[in-house]
Amino acid sequence: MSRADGLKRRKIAVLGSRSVGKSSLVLQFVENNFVESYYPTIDNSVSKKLKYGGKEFECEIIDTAGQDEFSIFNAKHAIGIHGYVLVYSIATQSSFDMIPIIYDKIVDFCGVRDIPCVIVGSKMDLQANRQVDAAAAEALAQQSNAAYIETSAKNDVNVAKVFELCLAEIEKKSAPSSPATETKGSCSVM
Ligand SMILES: Nc1nc2c(ncn2[C@@H]2O[C@H](COP(=O)(O)OP(=O)(O)OP(=O)(O)O)[C@@H](O)[C@H]2O)c(=O)[nH]1
Repeated sequence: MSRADGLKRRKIAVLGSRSVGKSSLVLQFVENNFVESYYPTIDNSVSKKLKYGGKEFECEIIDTAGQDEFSIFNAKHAIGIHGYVLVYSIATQSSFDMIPIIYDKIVDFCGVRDIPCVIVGSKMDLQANRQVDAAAAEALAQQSNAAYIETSAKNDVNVAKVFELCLAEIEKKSAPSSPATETKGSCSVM
């Protein structure tokens, strides 16, 4: 979607288990700030301009409340969303186990096989507490045809890269020959 000012708008939803650092990732990206204290999120939306591939995009980022396996998938997290950032913490195996569950819920809801998606291993500064091998996450990303990266919102490592990768996935999968451009069911991955 383009606007009169020439900016392309892209809507990105950030999903994952509770307390994996979704809000911290978004806060670091948008405001260059990190807070140690934990405040559970109720859905929140922020915007930031980002240059990618020589074009300027206005990214609307939906920071969601944490999900668990019993959460019912919220239509707000699919309709009009162009791409997904799925976050787990490298220090919490159960948060990694949630990633394929969330991915499958998105695929089921949207009715498309291949969604623009980045799998993010957060809190990479907590190496001493690592429970999830990078190799396992890479394998999952390959299976899901998603991009993969590890980040630290605390130390501002690879934070902007997450959103650049997401834009890259969105642009790649919105190429005319891509099956992800199909509109099926109640939402479209554009
Ligand atoms: N060490 C470390 N701690 C982090 C990092 N990112 C977030 N945290 C901490 O993890 C806790 C949870 O962070 P949030 O950003 O609130 O997590 P969330 O996923 O938005 O949580 P919900 O709103 O419950 O879904 C906070 O105490 C953060 O300070 C990181 O990169 N490194």
